[in-house]
Amino acid sequence: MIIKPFWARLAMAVLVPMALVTLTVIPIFISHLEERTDATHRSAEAMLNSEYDLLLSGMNESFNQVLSTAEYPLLRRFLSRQAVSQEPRWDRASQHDWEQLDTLFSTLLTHFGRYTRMAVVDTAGREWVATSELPLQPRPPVVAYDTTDTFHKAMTLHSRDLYVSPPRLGASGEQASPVTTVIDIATPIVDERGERLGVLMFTLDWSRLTASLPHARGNQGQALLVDAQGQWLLPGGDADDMRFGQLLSTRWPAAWAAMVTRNQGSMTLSDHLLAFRSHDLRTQHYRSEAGMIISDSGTQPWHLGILMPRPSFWGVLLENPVQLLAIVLVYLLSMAFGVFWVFSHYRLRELRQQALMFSREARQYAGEVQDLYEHAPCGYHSLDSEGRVIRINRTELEWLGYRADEVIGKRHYRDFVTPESREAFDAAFQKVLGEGQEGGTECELLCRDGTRLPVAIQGKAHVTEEGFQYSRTMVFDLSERKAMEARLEQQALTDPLTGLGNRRALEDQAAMEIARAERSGAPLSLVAIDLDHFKDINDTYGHDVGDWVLQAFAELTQEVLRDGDVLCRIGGEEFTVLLPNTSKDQALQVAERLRRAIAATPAKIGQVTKEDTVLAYTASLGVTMVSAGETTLKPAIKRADQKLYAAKKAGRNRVHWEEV
Ligand SMILES: Nc1nc2c(ncn2[C@@H]2O[C@H](COP(=O)(O)OP(=O)(O)OP(=O)(O)O)[C@@H](O)[C@H]2O)c(=O)[nH]1
Repeated sequence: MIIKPFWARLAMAVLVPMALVTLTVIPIFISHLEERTDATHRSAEAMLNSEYDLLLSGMNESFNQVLSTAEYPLLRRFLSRQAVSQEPRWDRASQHDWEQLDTLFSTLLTHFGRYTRMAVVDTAGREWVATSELPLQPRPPVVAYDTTDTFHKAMTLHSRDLYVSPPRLGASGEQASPVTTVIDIATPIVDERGERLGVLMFTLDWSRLTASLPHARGNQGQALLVDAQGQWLLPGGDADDMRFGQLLSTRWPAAWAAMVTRNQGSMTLSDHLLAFRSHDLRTQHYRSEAGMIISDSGTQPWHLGILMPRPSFWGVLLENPVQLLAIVLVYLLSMAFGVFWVFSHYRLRELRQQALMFSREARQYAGEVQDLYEHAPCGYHSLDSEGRVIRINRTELEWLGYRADEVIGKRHYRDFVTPESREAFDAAFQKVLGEGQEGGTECELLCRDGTRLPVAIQGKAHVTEEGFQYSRTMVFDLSERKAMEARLEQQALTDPLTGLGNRRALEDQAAMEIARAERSGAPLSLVAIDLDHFKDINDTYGHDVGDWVLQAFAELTQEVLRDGDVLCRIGGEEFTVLLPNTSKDQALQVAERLRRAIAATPAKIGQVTKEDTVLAYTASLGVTMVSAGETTLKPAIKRADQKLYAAKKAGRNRVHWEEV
């Protein structure tokens, strides 16, 4: 299966911080756990010492109670009296002592509280006084006691010696739990001479004594007490607890193994910590008033221990909700950080790609703008405040015929402007530098090959806080526009049928010729020409033939006239010839020469008729002078027209002169 990079990265980003947090937290917890374990060890040891002292003081108290009771004079007296007879003496004095003893023991039983039975046995093993929480036989019972182990052992002891039996199961005297654990404590009763008079036996309710170890139970820990064989000496508890007499090795083999090899110490079990120490009752006489303490061999020493639950990792982790919450928060934060990192990484990559795309587009756009700048259909240039070229596009360089390196930073733009238009350029540039920040003009550029290029220049200033930086100028090539204007001007002055100048052209030419004649004083003559019966030609041959005749006339007249003479068509079949530097006679000669030529040269009329391809025609002419002081041709034309009509009237095909 292919894992998509995003999910793989997300998984890594979550797992790595979690692993790091775990690596950081675990050593802290391990050290915390070790501290807690040490503290538990110390606590177990402290608790063990406390339990030990409690047990010891409880035992000592019992020992001292037995020893002090054994020394009561009443008791000695009673037993002394019994000792002298083979049979029990039950005289009046004995009866009285016995009753006092019975009362005394009943009081002691109630007062001491921890005993289930107190018995006085004579040397023959007869029990004389027995006080018990159990129902007794009718008194005096005089029960034979010589078969019991405790009696025999106690009888071998000296005064103030004690025999302590191992804990055993015995009657408790309580209806709720009739069986309990008990210990027999026995000491010999000795008279002043040191003769043994009997044995005093107290049966200690062992469960009641060990119940004084309450804080060794419950959640804090569990008390252990076993004999030298490992048999459980404490009363049983819950179903899970050890039962009296059960072997410790069956439940805690490792603990038992440690306890038999060392007198005192501590150890770690699978889920518990154990502090233990051993105690031999036989050495306890050092702490009590007893002379010697004996017990059954093989049962001593006892082993006392405290089992505490071993602190566990999860226990330490879960015990403090705030700490647990903090750890969960750290994990969540680390995960959130990882997730945030992944998303921000992808967002950053996206932004970087976008930026890359924008930069590529910007470069492309800049390239296009540069290309547009360089190859625009108009010129672009920038000038500094002194008019020096600091930038110029290729179009304008091509117009001028220079390379960029010959111009940029080296030439002033006005150098490329013709002297005639330089003034206009300078004025426009000053406007750009001025407050208006823009200016324009039409001027002519002087190209490298000497040609002149009419252009329109429109400039704007680029101004910042520091003032004028450079100009940005567009230059438009006007040559085509100028040519077009010239063509239109030409068309406006030309008769389209004959190609001759029209009335406006005549007026323009006349203005110049009148001025020149004025200046030079040379004569200026005018001839008005009108074709004869032209209407008949149109009517007879059609309008097209009329046009051909007009064209033939124009062609012929131009051939006859000299260069400098101005022939114009000013009406339908009316023409005017301006003859500069021509006197009256010369003008009459020209007019006559024209009349003859027209009459002698029929117009070619193409294939209108098969036979006649030419058509003869004539013209009438009126001649006059443009007199000095006349600023327009109007008076002269009027005079020439009058003579023209006169010639028409006189029969046509003739030249008439009109005197000024
Ligand atoms: N074919 C042609 N005919 C033209 C043109 N311009 C004017 N005309 C004609 O020229 C004729 C002039 O006629 P008129 O003014 O009566 O004079 P005419 O017939 O020449 O008579 P006279 O001048 O008295 O000899 C008219 O019929 C116009 O239509 C033109 O451009 N082409």
